[in-house]
Amino acid sequence: MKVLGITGGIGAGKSTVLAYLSKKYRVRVIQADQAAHVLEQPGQECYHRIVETFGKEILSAGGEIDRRLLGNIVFSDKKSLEELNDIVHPAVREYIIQEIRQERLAGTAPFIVLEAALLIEEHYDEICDELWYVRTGEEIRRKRLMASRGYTAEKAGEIMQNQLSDALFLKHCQFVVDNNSDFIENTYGQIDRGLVEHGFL
Ligand SMILES: CC(C)(COP(=O)(O)OP(=O)(O)OC[C@H]1O[C@@H](n2cnc3c(N)ncnc32)[C@H](O)[C@@H]1O)[C@@H](O)C(=O)NCCC(=O)NCCS
Ligand SMILES: Nc1ncnc2c1ncn2[C@@H]1O[C@H](COP(=O)(O)OP(=O)(O)OP(=O)(O)O)[C@@H](O)[C@H]1O
Repeated sequence: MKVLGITGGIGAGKSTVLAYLSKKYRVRVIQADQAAHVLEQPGQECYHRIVETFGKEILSAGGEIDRRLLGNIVFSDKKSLEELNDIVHPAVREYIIQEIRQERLAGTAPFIVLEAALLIEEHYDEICDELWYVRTGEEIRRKRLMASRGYTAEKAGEIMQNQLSDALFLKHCQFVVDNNSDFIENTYGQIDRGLVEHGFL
């Protein structure tokens, strides 16, 4: 069972692409962000290490990691982001490998789609048969994130600064899905063609 890696900067439209793939082709979707969310829950080893590193100030009243507070710290300080990545990423990788193994055993999906903003930095190309880049200009991404998630331009910009450049995404990916158009059917059409041309269907 093949694994297709979907990557791109924040707000590029990765989740939108995944939703389409899941609905139309019934693929199995695995998201690194969601794996990280699970592994940051109380009781998990990552949770304890994050609290040890960043202090109890990042906890909500209920004792859970307040992701907004943690995000404010790590996205404005490279060293803190590296510390968080060092804690979370090995566990996320292991979690994802297990999920892929289980899906292959179940054998029900036509192929697996793995989504992560950091597929390239975290060397997920070793796990994926191919990497696809969802490519959307920074200005359009900023506008969509401000409209849909209430991000400030500053917050979106801070996260973008911690991600790969367009040139590096292009260099490492085998197919580009251009998601600049507000007419989403344009994007869906590229995906349909890409899947056939690249042997996923
Ligand atoms: C810092 C955290 C707590 C902020 O949580 P929050 O709910 O506010 O944001 P969310 O998880 O939805 O992330 C928003 C976007 O930021 C970007 N992002 C997240 N983590 C990172 C990172 N380590 N480096 C660069 N960009 C990142 C992604 O584009 C992501 O979609 C959270 O992002 C986190 O735990 N990050 C570490 C895990 C991780 O690296 N996940 C990304 C894939 S492995
Ligand atoms: N072609 C499009 N036209 C208009 N809006 C779009 C388009 N594609 C995505 N969006 C909107 O842009 C926002 C960001 O898209 P999405 O959540 O899919 O990005 P993402 O790459 O998954 O983001 P993140 O990196 O945070 O996970 C969403 O509100 C989504 O509905």
